[in-house]
Amino acid sequence: MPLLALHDVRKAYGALQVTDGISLSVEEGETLGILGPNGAGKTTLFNLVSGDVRADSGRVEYAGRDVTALPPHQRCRAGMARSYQVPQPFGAMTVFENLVTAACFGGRQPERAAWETAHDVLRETGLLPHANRPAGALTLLNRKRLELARALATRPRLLLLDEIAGGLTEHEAQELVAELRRIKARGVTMVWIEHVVHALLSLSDRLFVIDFGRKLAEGEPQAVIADPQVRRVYMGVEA
Ligand SMILES: Nc1ncnc2c1ncn2[C@@H]1O[C@H](COP(=O)(O)OP(=O)(O)OP(=O)(O)O)[C@@H](O)[C@H]1O
Repeated sequence: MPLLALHDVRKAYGALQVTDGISLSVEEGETLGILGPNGAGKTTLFNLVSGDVRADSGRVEYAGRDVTALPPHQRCRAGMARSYQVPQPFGAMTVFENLVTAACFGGRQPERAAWETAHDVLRETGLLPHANRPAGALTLLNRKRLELARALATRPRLLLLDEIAGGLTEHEAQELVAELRRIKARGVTMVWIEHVVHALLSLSDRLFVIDFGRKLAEGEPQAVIADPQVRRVYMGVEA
């Protein structure tokens, strides 16, 4: 049984069909990379999985359960966590407080356990030196780390990452990938939207390409990247 399954999910904004019958599944422990041109509907797909947006039709299943009608906080408590493309920490709270909040409210941990989780996640993500700084004062790299750390503090089974490598230097992106690799090794299932293709390729077990809200291609990463249609649509390369 897949950990996550979407069945013919649709979402329109007015006349714009942003998600046009997407079906996909992700096995436990798998990393699925999502690629697609700007405006293809990738973030909307995440919103539909996390519950930030309700589908017009279709079904979202998580751990064998139909979660289509569940609100985001209940999906989070069931083990789904996500990062946002634009980091959304509580800017006036410290990094540590942000993580305790995520562990308590997203991960449903009692306060003492949440403190310990926050501490562990600070170490895992290299944020320990910044624990007592207001989140709003962090650099871009550390804001991205905090975005990941907040998701990790909920102790997720399924991690949804939205363009977490965007805007980072090559070295910073490599550090992030190394960290994601450690998370993957712990068995966490990941779905990762990313325009930094080489970062995505270094971690993904499978790629899923979206164009105009529909599946364009899916499969083994190198084969998908070599697909002439994908090269034309996504990379602007003439087949
Ligand atoms: N709340 C909304 N209301 C109206 N239109 C929306 C809304 N959210 C998204 N859209 C539109 O849906 C389309 C898909 O947006 P989405 O953010 O899902 O794309 P994306 O593939 O994540 O793009 P990018 O790579 O630029 O982040 C875009 O045309 C966008 O303007």
